Amino acid sequence: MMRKMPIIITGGAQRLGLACAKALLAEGYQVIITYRRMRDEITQLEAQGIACIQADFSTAAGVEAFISQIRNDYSALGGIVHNASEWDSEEEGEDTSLLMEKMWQVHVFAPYRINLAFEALLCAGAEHDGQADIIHMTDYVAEKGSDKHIAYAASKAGLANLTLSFAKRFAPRIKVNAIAPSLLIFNQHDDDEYRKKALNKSLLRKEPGEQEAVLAVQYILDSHYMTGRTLSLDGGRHLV
Ligand SMILES: NC(=O)C1=CN([C@@H]2O[C@H](COP(=O)(O)OP(=O)(O)OC[C@H]3O[C@@H](n4cnc5c(N)ncnc54)[C@H](OP(=O)(O)O)[C@@H]3O)[C@@H](O)[C@H]2O)C=CC1
Ligand SMILES: Nc1nc2c(c(=O)[nH]1)N=C([C@H](O)[C@@H](O)CO)CN2
Repeated sequence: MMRKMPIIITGGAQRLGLACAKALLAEGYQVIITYRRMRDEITQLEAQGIACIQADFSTAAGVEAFISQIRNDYSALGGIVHNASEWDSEEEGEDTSLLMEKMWQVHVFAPYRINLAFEALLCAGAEHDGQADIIHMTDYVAEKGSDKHIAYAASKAGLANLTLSFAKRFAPRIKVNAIAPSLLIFNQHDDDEYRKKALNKSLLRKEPGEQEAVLAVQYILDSHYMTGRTLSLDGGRHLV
């Protein structure tokens, strides 16, 4: 059965989130994305039929403003993909007294508050479509830790734990799952030395691209019997 209720993808104006937004739109979903920084592509996405909402989850006020706007504009939701994220490192001279709070804010506080606030909208969507979905974009390092992205990894572990709690709280009408990628796509600034080192961290030694995340989101949305679980997209990194 085609899902008719709108799907929100946070941080959907670039890279994995944008690829997922375009794929779901092509499948016939109503798609809403959030973006933090305005860019020319936003106009193009709106012309294609993707609703674009400006939202900055770095403050509680920003999260509440987003919640209010969705509640005002929509009476039901088919799902939300918590994709918005910053991959900050202790190596970049960041003020580590602020880094953990910054990572926790975007990766844990925002999904936590938004999930609780949108329960009724998601249940209304489930009444219409038969089910509704919450998907948390976590990370391989949530399980393994990271010596260069300590606060980031801890916050992704917090997000992974939210998957378990919300799966229990929202069943049976709302499924709650996570996707834990390792390397899917490099950043433009990644140099050859970094790329070679990163590729050698997995058994399959490849940069699979955005489509790997698209397939995982599509599987979860099409599934009728998975909740509280994580799809690991890591090329066998756990066996290296
Ligand atoms: N790329 C990869 O290989 C991997 C990705 N992941 C996870 O997958 C997801 C997507 O990854 P990727 O596409 O690389 O993500 P990006 O690093 O491209 O970030 C996605 C978006 O998040 C938005 N964002 C960041 N901070 C905030 C904030 N405080 N409030 C609102 N929006 C914010 C940004 O918006 P704007 O640009 O408008 O500022 C950005 O466009 C992330 O959760 C990431 O942690 C995990 C492992 C590997
Ligand atoms: N928000 C982001 N999170 C992560 C990114 C990214 O670009 N943005 N990239 C990675 C790496 O690909 C890592 O998995 C392999 O080096 C991790 N998280």
